[in-house]
Amino acid sequence: METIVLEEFEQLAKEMERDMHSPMKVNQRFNVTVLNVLWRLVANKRLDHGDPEAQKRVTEVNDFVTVVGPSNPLIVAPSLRFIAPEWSGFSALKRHRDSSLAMFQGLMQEHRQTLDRAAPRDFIDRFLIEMESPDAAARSFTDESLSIICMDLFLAGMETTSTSLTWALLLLVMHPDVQTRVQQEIDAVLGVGADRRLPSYSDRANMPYTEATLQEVSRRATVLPRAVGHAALVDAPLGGYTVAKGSLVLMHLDAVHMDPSYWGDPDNFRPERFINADGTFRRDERVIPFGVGKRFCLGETLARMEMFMLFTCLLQRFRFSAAPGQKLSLESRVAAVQQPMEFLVNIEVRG
Ligand code: HEM
Repeated sequence: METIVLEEFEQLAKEMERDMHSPMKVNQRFNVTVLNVLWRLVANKRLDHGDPEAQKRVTEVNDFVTVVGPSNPLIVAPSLRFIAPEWSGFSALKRHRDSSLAMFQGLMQEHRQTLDRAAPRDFIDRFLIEMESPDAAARSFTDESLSIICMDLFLAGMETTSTSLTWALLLLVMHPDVQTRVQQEIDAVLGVGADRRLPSYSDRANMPYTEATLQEVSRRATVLPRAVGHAALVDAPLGGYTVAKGSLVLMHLDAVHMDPSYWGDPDNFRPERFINADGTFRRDERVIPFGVGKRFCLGETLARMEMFMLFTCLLQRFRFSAAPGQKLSLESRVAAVQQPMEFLVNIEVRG
């Protein structure tokens, strides 16, 4: 998996080097890279950065997460879908769902025709093989489950990871001293000049400041501030109230990440808060970007690996600074995924 991430980074770096003569727009810059990592694991396919199909996929997911954001009126009044399907966003959601499902059904068909049971290429192949077992349907290994799982993975995995990287760059450009410290650590562990090597995920054990910076990015940015909606299965007592059976429950993750009584100065971006006195990294159980409990993020392991690898590769190869006249801020756009407002950076290739 690390090899896939490194290969995709090389494609991204080529694009960035080609575009570096003028300030680079960071928003949406990492989507195709993250999409390709998922695409290769799930369907053994990748898309070129300039491919209009790649842009179409990115735009579709982006539109979808915009519609399902916490400001969507359907969250408080689901019956609006009958009265005002267009206005409430219900029709748009249906269109996105139908177009994604049709795309995955086409892919499943293609995989069925070329399946080699002795050499499964990807997740779809493995699922199709499992579907041939006699009790497959009883274990939910069906066509319908496969296309819905694929759709879920793309919706949940692309925008979250690429937006986290976008926040990371924004925060590092706003805090050049942190960027310098991360780069010093990267150079110390991975070497410089002719001795420089690419990172591997196991390097994080020797990179406490980089780990602390990524944890601080997750805390300060909280890309999924209301996690994913859940329903109460029973009447549940909570903090002196009763959450009635069937209620929609949203977790307020950014309230945990920005609680002044715990963090003291939650607004400040300070990776040092996660560094112990002996210089080691301190994981903090109050940083919960992937949710908590039984239904915590299914892609956490992949996301942590991708974030570490791509972040380290980017800072090893490039130095980022604010484009002239650019007013940087932590204001965000309200969508299911909390996204920073558009910003531009200057890039220099590091020696
Ligand atoms: C930085 C990146 C990511 C963040 C911050 C993130 C965050 C989250 C959060 C907060 C939840 C809701 C958990 C809850 O309600 O308790 C969630 C659910 C989920 N995530 Fe992620 N996620 C990320 C990347 C990914 C990736 C890469 C994938 C898959 C490839 C993925 C797949 C899922 C799925 C399938 C769920 C629903 C799990 C369930 O309901 O059981 N996520 N994620």
